[in-house]
Amino acid sequence: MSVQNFPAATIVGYPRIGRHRELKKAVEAFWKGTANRSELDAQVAEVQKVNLARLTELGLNADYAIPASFSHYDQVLDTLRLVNAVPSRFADALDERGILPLEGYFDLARGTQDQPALEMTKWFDTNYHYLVPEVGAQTSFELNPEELFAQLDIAKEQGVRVRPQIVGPITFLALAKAEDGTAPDFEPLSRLDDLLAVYEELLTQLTERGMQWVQFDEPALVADHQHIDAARLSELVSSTYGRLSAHSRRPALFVTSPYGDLAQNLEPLAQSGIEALHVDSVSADYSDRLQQLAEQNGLHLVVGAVSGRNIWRTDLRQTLKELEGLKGISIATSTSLQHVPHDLNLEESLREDLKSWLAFADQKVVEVLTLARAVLEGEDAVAAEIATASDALAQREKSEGVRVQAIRERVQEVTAQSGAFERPTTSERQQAQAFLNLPQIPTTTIGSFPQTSDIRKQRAAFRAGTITESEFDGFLREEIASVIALQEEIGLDVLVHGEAERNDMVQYFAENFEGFDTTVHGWVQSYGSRCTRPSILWGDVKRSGEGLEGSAFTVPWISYADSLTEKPVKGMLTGPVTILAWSFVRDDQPRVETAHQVALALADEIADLEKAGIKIIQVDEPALRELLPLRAAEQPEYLKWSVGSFRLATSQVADSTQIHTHLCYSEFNEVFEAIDGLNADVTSIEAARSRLELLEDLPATFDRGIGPGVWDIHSPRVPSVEKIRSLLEQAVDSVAPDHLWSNPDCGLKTRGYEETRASLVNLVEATRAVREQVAKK
Ligand code: MET
Ligand SMILES: [Zn+2]
Repeated sequence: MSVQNFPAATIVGYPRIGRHRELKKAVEAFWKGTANRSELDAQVAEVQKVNLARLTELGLNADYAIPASFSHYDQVLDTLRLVNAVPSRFADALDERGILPLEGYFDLARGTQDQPALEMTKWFDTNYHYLVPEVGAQTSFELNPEELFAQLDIAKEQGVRVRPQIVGPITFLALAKAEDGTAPDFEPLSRLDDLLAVYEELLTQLTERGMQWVQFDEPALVADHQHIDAARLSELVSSTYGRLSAHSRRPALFVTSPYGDLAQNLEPLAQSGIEALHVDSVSADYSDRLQQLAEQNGLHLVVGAVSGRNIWRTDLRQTLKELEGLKGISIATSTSLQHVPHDLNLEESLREDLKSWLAFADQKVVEVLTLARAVLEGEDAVAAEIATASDALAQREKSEGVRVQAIRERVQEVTAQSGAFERPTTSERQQAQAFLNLPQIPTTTIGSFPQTSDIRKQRAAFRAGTITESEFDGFLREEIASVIALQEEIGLDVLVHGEAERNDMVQYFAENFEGFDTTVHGWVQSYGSRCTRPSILWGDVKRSGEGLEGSAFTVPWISYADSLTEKPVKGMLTGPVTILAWSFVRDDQPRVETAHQVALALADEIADLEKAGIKIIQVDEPALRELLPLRAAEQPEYLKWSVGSFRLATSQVADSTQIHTHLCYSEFNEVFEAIDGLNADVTSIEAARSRLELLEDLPATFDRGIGPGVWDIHSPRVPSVEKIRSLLEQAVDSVAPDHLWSNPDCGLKTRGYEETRASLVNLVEATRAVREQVAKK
């Protein structure tokens, strides 16, 4: 095999949603039936072409410098489709050739009338969600390269030689779950040999198409896995990449390891026979090991030195210092750029000084190119770029609001007080909360009600200035009144105001806190067609308004809702960890300091809610699990500060105030201890998609309310009374009826009113039935 040189500059992956979220619009129109397949194909081809043109124009124009990283929905699902590993419950999604077509691909992602979607969970420690493959002893693997080849063809038409990018075989199986009905000790990784045969076939076919390089992403190698022994994983690395390298007809192999440190897998991977290795030198400190890798014969080192995860401008001088003496290496991003928005230049209204501290995907591509040039030609060749970066970062350090002495002093004072993180025991609180008079298995929702197109239109009109603030206010009040009326009619026990005033559960807080800025086009894919616009947390945080405590902003809406009903209305806040996890957070101080500032601002809001007579307050922490470090050794410290911030926000309330929290999107089994540590009175948790499996791991000591979601709101299906009933009956087996709550597994903002009403009616009916059943026992 003759190896064409690896490009000096590259990226691990690029955003695929399109500069103006064209992908979202295209697939959603296809799902709705307002666009047909050929319209969809044309639109997604256009997104790919625009991206290729942009990357080439930025200077990423060497052969194989651009990965074929487009995806219609998710890269793990793409790989599932590539190897046709369709779970048997989705046999209907296959076409007459027995192959998964695009329509079937969407069925797995979104569920059908008969089958819930594949489970969705966090992609490593990011806010991106992948679909979990289900692999069993009988799962057949067969190469289906249609979509991959289509991408290569689109690039070829543009005259660009892209490099195929595929989730590596180890990561694919490490992230899979055992298909239902397999033996209890079955592990997806036991199918590795069968899967590798398909990867070999792929290598052959890529060679036939003249491909010189292929990229396999193996982030699973930087994490510890609960069910996979570390030594065994290292052996699998050797054998897998030894085998693929030994394949006779193949392109050169480029393996990436984003999100962390390869640790014990570094040696086996570097020695396996692959031609190029990417390491993430932003999340991990490789220091001296880089020199060794750079000198290893036959292995080309690709250093991921520009963060693919944050939006801060790279300190070029500092980075070059770390790369000093490394010869013949390539420069890359640390991870795919799918975690950052497309282009800072789209932000026309962002403050110029803040802008000068930032780099989005396109700016990071330029940083990679600049660093690569410095490696090749010496630092002098990019002296001007280095100086500009250093100046901007020096400005940032002394800019107003970045460090506010009074905020810092207050945080120090409060956190030093004994009891700042403590509440009385749960039994005292349970007694004090008895006045709420809730029935057994109370019904509630998670907070948001459907964000109708009407709400979005009114918000847009308000932003554009075509309606006044008081008109918008009036509209929101009507909306709240109708949400309250609907919940009363359905017969829910604990009501919510519906969150119509919030565009997004984090951005809304960012807009009401100092130290944050928001973007207009800074969209990042969360999953499938869902995108979020993370706010930028750049300075010290407090509530906006006079003084150190600032002023209340959720209280007017929640107390208005409260005034309309006799039933309790839950106040709704986003927790400190989630605000951090879903924003781009300053990188100039430890996260715990930032988290404490946010927690204190939330504590101020909670105090104001209590003063306004709100008896139940929910502090959502859906991202609690997301920031959990990938290596077990680093987890306790994280859990300490994250749980601590939640407690700092929620501990100063009266015993009689019931604190709820809500967690979703993740496997929480591993962090039950931390969930207990949050010390909330009630926890609602996503469980419907994973069929309540998590309750089996609930520790017997968990003396708190728990609401396992009994309606999977990510799927467009209305759950039947029988289905909800059976989930609740299952739940009563592991949870005392006095602790059980009945609720959907997340907010309803993405759902429509028709399905919401139907589902909640079923939820209330099913709960009443189980309640009666329990009472008879
Ligand atoms: C992603 S968790 C969402 C919680 C929020 N209260 C909502 O209902 O939308
Ligand atoms: Zn949720």
